[in-house]
Amino acid sequence: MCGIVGIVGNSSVNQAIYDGLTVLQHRGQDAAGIITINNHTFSLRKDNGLVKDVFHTRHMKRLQGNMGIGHVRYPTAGSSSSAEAQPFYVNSPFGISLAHNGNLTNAEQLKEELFSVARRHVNTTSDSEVLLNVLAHEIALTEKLTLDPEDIFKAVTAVNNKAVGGYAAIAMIIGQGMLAFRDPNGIRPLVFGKRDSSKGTEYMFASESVALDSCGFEFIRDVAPGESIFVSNDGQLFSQQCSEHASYSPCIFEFVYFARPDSTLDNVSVYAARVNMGTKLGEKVAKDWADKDIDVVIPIPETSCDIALEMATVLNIPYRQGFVKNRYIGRTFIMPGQEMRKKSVRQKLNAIGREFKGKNVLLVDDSIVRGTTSAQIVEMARESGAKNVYFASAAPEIRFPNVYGIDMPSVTELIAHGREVEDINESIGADGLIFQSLPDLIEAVAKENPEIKTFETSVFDGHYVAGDIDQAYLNRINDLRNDSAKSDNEQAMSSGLELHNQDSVD
Ligand SMILES: O=P(O)(O)OC[C@H]1O[C@H](OP(=O)(O)OP(=O)(O)O)[C@H](O)[C@@H]1O
Ligand SMILES: NC(=O)CC[C@H](N)C(=O)O
Ligand SMILES: [Mg+2]
Repeated sequence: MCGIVGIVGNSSVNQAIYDGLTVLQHRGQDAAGIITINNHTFSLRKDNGLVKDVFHTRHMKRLQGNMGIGHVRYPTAGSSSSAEAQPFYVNSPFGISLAHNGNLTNAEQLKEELFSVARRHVNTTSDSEVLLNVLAHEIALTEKLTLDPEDIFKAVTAVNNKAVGGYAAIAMIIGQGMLAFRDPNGIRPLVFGKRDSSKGTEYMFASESVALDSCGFEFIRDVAPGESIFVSNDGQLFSQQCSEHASYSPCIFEFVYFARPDSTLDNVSVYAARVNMGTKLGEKVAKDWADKDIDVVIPIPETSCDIALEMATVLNIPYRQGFVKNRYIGRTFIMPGQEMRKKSVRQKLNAIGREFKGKNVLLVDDSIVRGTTSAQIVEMARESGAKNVYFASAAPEIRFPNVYGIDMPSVTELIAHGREVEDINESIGADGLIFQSLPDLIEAVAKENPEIKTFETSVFDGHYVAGDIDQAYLNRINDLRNDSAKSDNEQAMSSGLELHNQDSVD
């Protein structure tokens, strides 16, 4: 999952973009980038690292201009080379840059078509560079020097007809303006808001509403699935539905894990959805585990805290923060490579012995994906003297790869793949394990916005809403992106492809 922001302002936007990216850091910890337009020229700074490490004062000073976009990256395609950090840039037509959250599932085919039909070269292995070139090609077909909103919308309609997968994107076109668009299923989130200044209205696009809050922008609404919004250079906003097949199927994992609880996505408060997950799971525990004498409910910080607190209320059992989280360690699930993820759990979480000693504890997490966290946490609870360690997951068993922007390409790395609850319980070493059912999870989220009839739930049920996924594709991404293949790729890439990122050299 990546985080994207874009601002069309009336004064310098560099600091607001930086601030917006900082509150979206939980969506991507690998790389960050900002590109601005000043006097018809792009200024770009992108590199591997956290926002606070990538942008120094000297970079911020160079990022001048009243319009800009930013990106924090969690790679799902290509490599983690800094050349694949975003935003991407193409010089023709006009000069276009783009930041993308999501994953295209037909990127290889589009890349071939771009070369054979448009003679466009894509220099990296990133699907986002492909998306930018498809957009650029469609805009070039207008053959005009000044674009009308209709030209932009026609180009986005063509992109929507060609690109398959999950994408929320923000692009800037020199001399024309900024556009934002979302795939026809609305898999990845995208919101926009406004701020009034003495010189007129300023607009901001972002992956999550929390970025608008922190930058002082007032939430307007979500970008609809298949919709495109264009803000012209002179600050006028236009919008149009650019897909005939648009329908809401947002990724349910945003609500389980990815998004911040203080965000509202697709009119669903992430916090409220998580509380509902806690209610449902609490009721299930009360029903199925009436025989278990649980003394205390303990969350596995940070994402599961709201869920666990609600479960404790439903069960009428004390809630205790039995693990302390090291605030300087990021999210472990989105770290690259299993070694790093494994090591980070112990660095990140430490048990408070007295909350475990001699007790029957119920540990609660939002999800169990590879089992990296749960296995170690159960061990820590035992080391701290727990009598019995029970485990509850607010998401159902994750058995299928994700292809729309979450880096879970390999079924064999998923702890629930080919295993039933008993076997998973044995793998994590707990005395009992319970999962939320998929209908209950869907109900927990849908309760907040009954207008959403379907969610993207492929990791739980193997149904891929954007279509076009067959076993051959899944085998290919497994071969390309399983942990050991990725580490081989990184080594091969480390010396190349720094073509358009000379700025990373101090
Ligand atoms: O089964 P696993 O492969 O370990 O993945 C699941 C765990 O990873 C996530 O936590 P993470 O540390 O990324 O972030 P958090 O602090 O927001 O909970 C998630 O909240 C689970 O705890
Ligand atoms: N997680 C994402 O949204 C990733 C975006 C894009 N596919 C990349 O790998 O850079
Ligand atoms: Mg967690």
